[in-house]
Amino acid sequence: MAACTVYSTQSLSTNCSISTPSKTQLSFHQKQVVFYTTSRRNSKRGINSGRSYVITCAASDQQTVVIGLAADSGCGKSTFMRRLTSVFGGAAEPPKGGNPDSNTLISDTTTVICLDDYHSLDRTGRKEKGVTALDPRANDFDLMYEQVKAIKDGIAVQKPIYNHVTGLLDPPELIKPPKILVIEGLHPMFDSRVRDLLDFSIYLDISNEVKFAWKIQRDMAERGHSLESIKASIEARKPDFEAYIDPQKQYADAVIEVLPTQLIPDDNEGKILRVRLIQKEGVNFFSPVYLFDEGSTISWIPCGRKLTCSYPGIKFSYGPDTYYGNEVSVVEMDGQFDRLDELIYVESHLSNLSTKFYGEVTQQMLKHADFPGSNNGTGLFQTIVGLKIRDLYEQIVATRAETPVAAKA
Ligand SMILES: Nc1ncnc2c1ncn2[C@@H]1O[C@H](COP(=O)(O)OP(=O)(O)OP(=O)(O)O)[C@@H](O)[C@H]1O
Ligand SMILES: O=C(CO)[C@H](O)[C@H](O)COP(=O)(O)O
Repeated sequence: MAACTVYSTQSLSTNCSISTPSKTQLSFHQKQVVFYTTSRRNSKRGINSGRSYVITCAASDQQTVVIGLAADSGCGKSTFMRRLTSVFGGAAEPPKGGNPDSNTLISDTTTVICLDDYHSLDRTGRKEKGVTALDPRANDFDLMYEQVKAIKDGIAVQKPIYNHVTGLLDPPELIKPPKILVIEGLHPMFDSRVRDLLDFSIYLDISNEVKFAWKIQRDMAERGHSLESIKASIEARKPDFEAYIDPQKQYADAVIEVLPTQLIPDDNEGKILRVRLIQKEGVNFFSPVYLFDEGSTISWIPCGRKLTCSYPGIKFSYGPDTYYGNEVSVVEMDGQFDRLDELIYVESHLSNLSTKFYGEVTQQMLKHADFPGSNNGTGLFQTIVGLKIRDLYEQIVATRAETPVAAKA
């Protein structure tokens, strides 16, 4: 993109740097502009009128915090996003007056963009080339990187829209830098340049058995697909899922792994879930949640006088582990709650939750009792990760406030 030329008589702001222009430095995304100055104050600083300079300014004092959420389609990303947005308060809505098929959701604090918008091939194009949407060749990672970087630097972008209704690429929409940008979709951690922009990353790892059960529930009941077509679509995606999507979990700071229960031998109904929250150690601004005693290995059955459990009950586990060569802490919940208000008993035994008041996890869960997974570990751990992201954001902002921007000019 071409650099813009600015004619101004204003003095330079202190959080801008100035250098002799060179063509390679001119980049709109870095907010570098050619600047002609006539200001006296600038002349005193050695900046002469009539000559051109390159000015690099931080677009705002507040840099956007970027969160990545990766998962296959139909694995609960939208549900997770609704829980996360709710932690910050306020409703998330598509951009006002924009494309009704926009995939973007904006709230006061967060903007969630769907990485499907970076499909470089539309539905017909993919069919012609014989590639799935999961294949990197069907996605524009250069543009994804440029635009996420620009937003992180405080610069608005015109982001493309992939229209899931028509299967076409629609005209772009304006995305302004929010406090928190969530990039959700198939590939937030695939490209190392994009990955490096993430302040925190999450992978929703839904086992094949559970994914199948959820897909049937949604695509048969809500979308009128046949059982055979659902099976065929899952099978067709599998090779690319395993090649390009699944490997991203090794980079995630938190993984929510969803497996069939171990409380019922040979269960094949897929209704009771064993959910593991795998938390990487040593991540900036993130201290893993633990049960009872940090670093110990613990198994806990909370059912009894304080927690009502029907068959097959509930079992929690906690302990240190390694995951793709990284040290992690894992909290696990197998089973489901009968009474959500009793969750406070479990909450009171978990530490490092980053809640703002006693019972906040329970309150959030009760608020969204109708969301899928509210009676099991998926809802519980999604809520906890939402609170950890709020905490991470607040820590990053506080750290920046303590570090004054150095005047570079
Ligand atoms: N925790 C859960 N427990 C049970 N079912 C769930 C859970 N999360 C999601 N589902 C089921 O999976 C479906 C898809 O969920 P959701 O829309 O959140 O996923 P998604 O990843 O955003 O999907 P897509 O990418 O296809 O839009 C839901 O309609 C629901 O049937
Ligand atoms: O894996 C997906 C991510 O959501 C979709 O299948 C992909 O975006 C293609 O979308 P559509 O099926 O609407 O053409």
